[in-house]
Amino acid sequence: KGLKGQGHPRAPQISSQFSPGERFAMKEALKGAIRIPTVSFSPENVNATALAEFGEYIRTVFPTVFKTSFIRHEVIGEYSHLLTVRGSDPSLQPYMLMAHSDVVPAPDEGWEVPPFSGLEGDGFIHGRGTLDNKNSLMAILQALELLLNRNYIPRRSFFIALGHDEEVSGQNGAQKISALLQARDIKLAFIVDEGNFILDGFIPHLKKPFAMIAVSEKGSINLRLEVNMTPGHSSAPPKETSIGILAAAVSRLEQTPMPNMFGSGPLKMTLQELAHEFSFPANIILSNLWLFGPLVSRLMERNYITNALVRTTTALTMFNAGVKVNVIPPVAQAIINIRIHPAQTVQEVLDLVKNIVADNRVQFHVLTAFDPLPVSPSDHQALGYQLLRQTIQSIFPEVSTVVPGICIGNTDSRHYTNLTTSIYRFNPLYLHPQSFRSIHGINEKISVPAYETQVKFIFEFIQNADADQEPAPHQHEL
Ligand SMILES: CCCCCCCC/C=C\CCCCCCCC(=O)N[C@@H](Cc1ccccc1)C(=O)O
Ligand SMILES: [Zn+2]
Ligand SMILES: [Zn+2]
Repeated sequence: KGLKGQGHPRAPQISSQFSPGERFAMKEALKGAIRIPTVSFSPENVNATALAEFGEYIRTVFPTVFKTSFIRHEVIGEYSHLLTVRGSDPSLQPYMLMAHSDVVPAPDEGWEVPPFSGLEGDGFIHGRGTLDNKNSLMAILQALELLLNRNYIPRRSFFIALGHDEEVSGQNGAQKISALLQARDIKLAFIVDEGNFILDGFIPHLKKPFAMIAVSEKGSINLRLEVNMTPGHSSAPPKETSIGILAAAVSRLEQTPMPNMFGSGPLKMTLQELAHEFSFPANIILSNLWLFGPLVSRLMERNYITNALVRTTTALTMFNAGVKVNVIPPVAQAIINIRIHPAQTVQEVLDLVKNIVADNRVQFHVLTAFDPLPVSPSDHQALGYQLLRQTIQSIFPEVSTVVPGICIGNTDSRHYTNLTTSIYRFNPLYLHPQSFRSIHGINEKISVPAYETQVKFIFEFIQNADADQEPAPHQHEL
């Protein structure tokens, strides 16, 4: 179905005003979810007990969702959940909302409150998963529960896919759900997953927040570098050891940035659509990238977050060598986590890495790799993008600019390219540089009003997806 139609209002029919009792219950439900330590360490090492408890928990706090006759619930890969919400109009193509229940580890050190306490203080709910990504999971189910309690019957069918191993590849959750839906011949109008946010304070001189919907995500390579040498007595060391050779190799990688790819990929589109938010002369500079591109690209390189948008990044994340204080080590290993710019491929980046290392004593083992994800449409006919934009403008009227961008991290949505060409990664939350650092870091927290707004966003989004769409007005005409 296209974006044009008649007979149904564009505005949500059911107002997203929640009672004090409902608002209390929704924050308590999120706190309970944070207290279940669903930590993923590796694909083989997830907290099965916690994941099973989490499955019971969502059934308890969202009873209507799990007993409604037009909603089918399936458990996939033991701990992931797929909900099929059958809409009343089978002619409308279904869509899918996504989130994940697992979290990265959080040792207590450095946290203001224990990371799995779900404590409320200063208007915030604290804990691992409050931003990544139990907030989304709980908000999706909460919004649906509230709609069902108001006797809402969706017109457009939709799926809710809740992975349990996103933080360690998604191979047992999202990948299996994707295969199941493919076997059922499902094609989706679009997908909405975690990813980018309403960004505030990331760009110097840009005082106003703007929403960035990720229409692609970077590719990735996890690469193991290994050097093997003959072991021996440390009292008569050789000129070079496996540790020294490997350390020099990884240091060369760290000191040699991958090429700046500014000008290729969706970033140019992002900056051009953002240009009018800046005052003179930045607005002119960003509107004339054909002339000022080199200047903007150099400025972006200076900051470590915007740098990640202009090039492939190489992060040295693990290093292991040595067996005893007086033994020349036989083997040294390092892991490099590479995030590939949308204009490059796995093979191109591997070739560059080998050229930079330029030492045939270093062996390369690709552990995992995938290319950057295709760019989803963001034009006026792109249903998912326009529904997100429309809902952002309704829930966050102070946010005047919505732009397409790329996600520098990876999401479970990459496993669903077989079902749709329209994948959008967006969390309806404000993100500041400090809260960005808390994701996978310490003191992750969400404000109670921000969580309520996230629920409200999904509550309206589901209704907006059911309304016939008029062609979206051009952004600058609003
Ligand atoms: C000009 C505009 C400036 C824009 C600044 C951009 C600010 C960045 C905003 C948000 C980025 C947050 C990314 C969060 C999503 C990442 C989800 C995640 O943690 N994914 C893991 C999962 C993974 C994937 C594959 C294997 C293992 C784990 C990850 O990417 O590591
Ligand atoms: Zn996540
Ligand atoms: Zn994460």
